[in-house]
Amino acid sequence: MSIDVRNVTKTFGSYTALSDVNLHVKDGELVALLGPSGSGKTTLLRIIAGLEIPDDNPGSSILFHGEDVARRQVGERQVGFVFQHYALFKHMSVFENIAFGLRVRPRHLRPSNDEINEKVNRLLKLIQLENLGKRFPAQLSGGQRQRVALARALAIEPRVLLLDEPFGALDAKVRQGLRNWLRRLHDELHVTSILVTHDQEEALEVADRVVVMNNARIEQVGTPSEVFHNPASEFVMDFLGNVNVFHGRIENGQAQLGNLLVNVPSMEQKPAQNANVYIRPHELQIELHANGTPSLPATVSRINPAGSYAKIVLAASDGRELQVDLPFEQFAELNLHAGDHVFVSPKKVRVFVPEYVI
Ligand SMILES: Nc1ncnc2c1ncn2[C@@H]1O[C@H](COP(=O)(O)OP(=O)(O)OP(=O)(O)O)[C@@H](O)[C@H]1O
Repeated sequence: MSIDVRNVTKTFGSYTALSDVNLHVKDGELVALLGPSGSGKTTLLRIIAGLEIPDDNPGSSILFHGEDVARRQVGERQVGFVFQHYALFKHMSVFENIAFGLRVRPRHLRPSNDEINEKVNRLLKLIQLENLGKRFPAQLSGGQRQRVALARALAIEPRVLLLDEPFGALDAKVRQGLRNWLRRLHDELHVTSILVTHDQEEALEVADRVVVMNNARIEQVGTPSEVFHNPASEFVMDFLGNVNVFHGRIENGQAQLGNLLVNVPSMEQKPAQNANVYIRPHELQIELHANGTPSLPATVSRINPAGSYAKIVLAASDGRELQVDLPFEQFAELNLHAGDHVFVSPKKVRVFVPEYVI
């Protein structure tokens, strides 16, 4: 089922938590709301759920499959929830926790006991906890509890699944496992899902599209690749991964990065102005000798080879700190050590000026 958020604003007293937000979520899509703390992600999710009411502005609406649900209560929206803090019933077994939403249905809508048994067993299998139905929540790990919370949300066959930092309280390894598992589950079930997270890696790995939020507004909506490789704003560039930032000037199609001039042909016709130049760590290259291409002299300060890339921290000759991620073959070839004098040059730059983005 598709979801449309149209011109939604939400104020709490004099504080604006959402400012004229518009969003379309396609049927069967998994969308991540990504942004720093306080950017409005949870408020937007709660408004979609019907747990929070948007300001009463003309033209403001929430549509499920084209139908305005503004006056529909939470219970009528057929929404499944999973929150960060597993809200499982402690005194109920895993099986009963999952069955709960079905057992509390009005008598004429309630499935028979046999149907409930069959459905819960199917869900237990889906979350790979077939043998743990009789356990109580206290006897499960954090990751297992979140899988039960997800099965419980799915039991009512929601039209929409809303997940608010569902893995936020778990350690990195478990998070990673559940993330992959959630993606596979989504590919199997195709329930339209919205996942709130402040973890950019999680959003980029799991979601079909990422909605980047900042200060009560949506900064950009796009596929993980679009938002990462073509950020629409400095905020998105900065929020999605590490960056080297140069506050400089752009003139005659050239950006000045410290002592280095870099060609930015698309800025040739633009008047001279101040600009911020962003370069991701993997977009800088290191040479042992100046080879004629424009480069910044720098000294290696630290090397961290523990990861899928070697992370090199350098001090440029003007004192600025630079971060470079190098593939291991290249790192081995350069045979770098702290204290080495090298030359750093950008393979790619992104220039942001007040009204212009390259
Ligand atoms: N009921 C409320 N009353 C007053 N202010 C609120 C209320 N709910 C949210 N806010 C404020 O609105 C802003 C957005 O909150 P929201 O929970 O949507 O942010 P978030 O992006 O989900 O952040 P986090 O990642 O920390 O949960 C915050 O500054 C918050 O303090």
